[in-house]
Amino acid sequence: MSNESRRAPVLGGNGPQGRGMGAFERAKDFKGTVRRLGRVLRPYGWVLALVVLLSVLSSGFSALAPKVLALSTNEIARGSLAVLKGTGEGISMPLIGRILLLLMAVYLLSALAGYAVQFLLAGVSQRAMYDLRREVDAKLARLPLAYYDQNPYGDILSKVTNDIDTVANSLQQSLSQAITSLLSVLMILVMMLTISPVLMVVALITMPLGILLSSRIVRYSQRFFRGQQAALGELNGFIEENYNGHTVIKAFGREEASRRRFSELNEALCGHAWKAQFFSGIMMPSVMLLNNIGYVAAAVIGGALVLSGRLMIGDIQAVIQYMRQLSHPVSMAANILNVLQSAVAAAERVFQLLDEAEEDPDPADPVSLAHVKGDVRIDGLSFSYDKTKPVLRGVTAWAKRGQKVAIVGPTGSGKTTLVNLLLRFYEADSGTITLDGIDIRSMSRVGLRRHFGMVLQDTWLFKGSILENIRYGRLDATDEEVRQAAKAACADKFIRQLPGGYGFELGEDAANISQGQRQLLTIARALLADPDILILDEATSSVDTRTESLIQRAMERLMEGRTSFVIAHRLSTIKDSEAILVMRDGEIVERGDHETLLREGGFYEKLYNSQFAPPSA
Ligand SMILES: Nc1ncnc2c1ncn2[C@@H]1O[C@H](COP(=O)(O)OP(=O)(O)OP(=O)(O)O)[C@@H](O)[C@H]1O
Repeated sequence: MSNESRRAPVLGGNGPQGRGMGAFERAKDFKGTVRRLGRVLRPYGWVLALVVLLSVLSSGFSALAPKVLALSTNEIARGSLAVLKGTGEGISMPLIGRILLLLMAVYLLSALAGYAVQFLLAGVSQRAMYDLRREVDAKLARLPLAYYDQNPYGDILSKVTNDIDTVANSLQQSLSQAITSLLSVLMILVMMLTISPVLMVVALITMPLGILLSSRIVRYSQRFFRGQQAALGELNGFIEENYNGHTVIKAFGREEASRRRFSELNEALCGHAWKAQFFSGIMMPSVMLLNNIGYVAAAVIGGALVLSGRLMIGDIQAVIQYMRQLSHPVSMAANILNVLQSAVAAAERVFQLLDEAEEDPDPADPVSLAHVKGDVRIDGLSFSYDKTKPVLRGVTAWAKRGQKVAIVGPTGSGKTTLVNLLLRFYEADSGTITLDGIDIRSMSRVGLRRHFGMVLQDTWLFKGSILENIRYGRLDATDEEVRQAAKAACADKFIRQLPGGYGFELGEDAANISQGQRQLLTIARALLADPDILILDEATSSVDTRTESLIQRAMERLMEGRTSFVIAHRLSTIKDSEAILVMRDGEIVERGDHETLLREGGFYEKLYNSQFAPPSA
């Protein structure tokens, strides 16, 4: 079986990687993506309305505070002056006490409303991302295998995990900040207007300057953020590829090259990341500098107004406090843009995945059979993976109920592809396949695949006990049925000799048992599943002769009474097949039993002799 097909998860491979990374997609359509994000949030509209209401309260109370505090400063100033001039009563401590109590209540209410906003927003963004993750998960199941062929796992994984996470976190951050910032600015401006329009103008001069400065910095740092994300994606993909293929890398002594490539990618990430972080980091100090200049201006102009008797001292204090409060949302605005940009870029990547073309939908009313007899007919089947190079060309073949049909041919001749089409992992370009006379396209994919059992070279076993691994073939099987299947597959003996027997825990990729033992376990699993039709990919890996004969015996038992397709590599094992299909360059060039084909002296005879004939002197 080719490496290419083993990358398909359904075939049980957690396949070797090896293709280049997909290019990084920039946030091409900012507005469209934001609109689409809005649609994702639409079901939570009423919560968001509540969030806005609570934000109004929170910002309102916090905007009220400086004005309340100004009352106490004014009282202190009035009282002190009166004492100095000897014109009246000094500072009224009960009044100051009442003002400070009011101030505390105002701060407390503002904080409580703020907590409620965070609580609601965390819920909304996490629920919305939960929905999105489910949508992505469902989408992944509907994507054709060709998508997985063309996109590295690291990239897909990053969309499902990192990108959605980025959207969730950024959404929560930027939504709450956006709402509170906007409202705060409005309320603060109103408050300032009631105190002194002149000082409001002073504050308003520094504000646009701050926004301008920070948005410039944001725009400049954007490219580095994009670069950082792309570099991170590439690095992830590379690590994923290397992790899966580490034995191959070691076997070919490519560690050094791989390390070098890693260093390059790591360096690229580091370069982009530090620039991105540096430029976003200098934003705050720059905006703060501008603000401080504003405070000085307000203090000087305010002082003059107080001296001319047009303002009270507490009002200057309130205005400076408002300016401080104002600087917060202004610098936040830039941060929000920053966060939003990365959220939108991540969301766009997720939406792109959601928009990928799906495999043709199953028929609305699929033919569903509990069992099939196993008559398979393939008629004029043509197929190509990339529409330029035909892989199968008008293949016609059949297997009668219970027949053992071997598929042989040189590597790359299309044997695995034929099986891929039989199971509808890919759709044929033309031609038909019928099962008991029923076109397989009139069945659902799940319904069709239920009739098939597969034992592949690439023995797919997962981390878990042997019992669980065999039971994967039929989840409702009892322990006894699992044991019977293992016995029939000649696996019981070796399992019982393992520490813990059936409870023995297989490690990652079942590396703690031998290749032959892995094969026996997958045969046991297929026996337990009891499928109507079998697909066997005969192992080429060398196992000792005793294990080989065990596997052979187990396979024979598995094939008994079932239509079976055997992708054979060693022609010695298929001599007893009822039919042998000989493939060459995507065509079936010969069909017959072993003896007939040998007698005919065609391509099969050549293949056979190349494996068995003694080298001519
Ligand atoms: N997923 C894929 N995408 C593109 N081309 C593919 C893919 N899988 C296989 N091919 C190509 O299709 C052709 C037939 O491959 P296939 O795997 O069917 O051959 P095979 O007879 O099973 O070979 P082998 O005996 O080596 O397993 C080859 O040229 C191969 O490069």
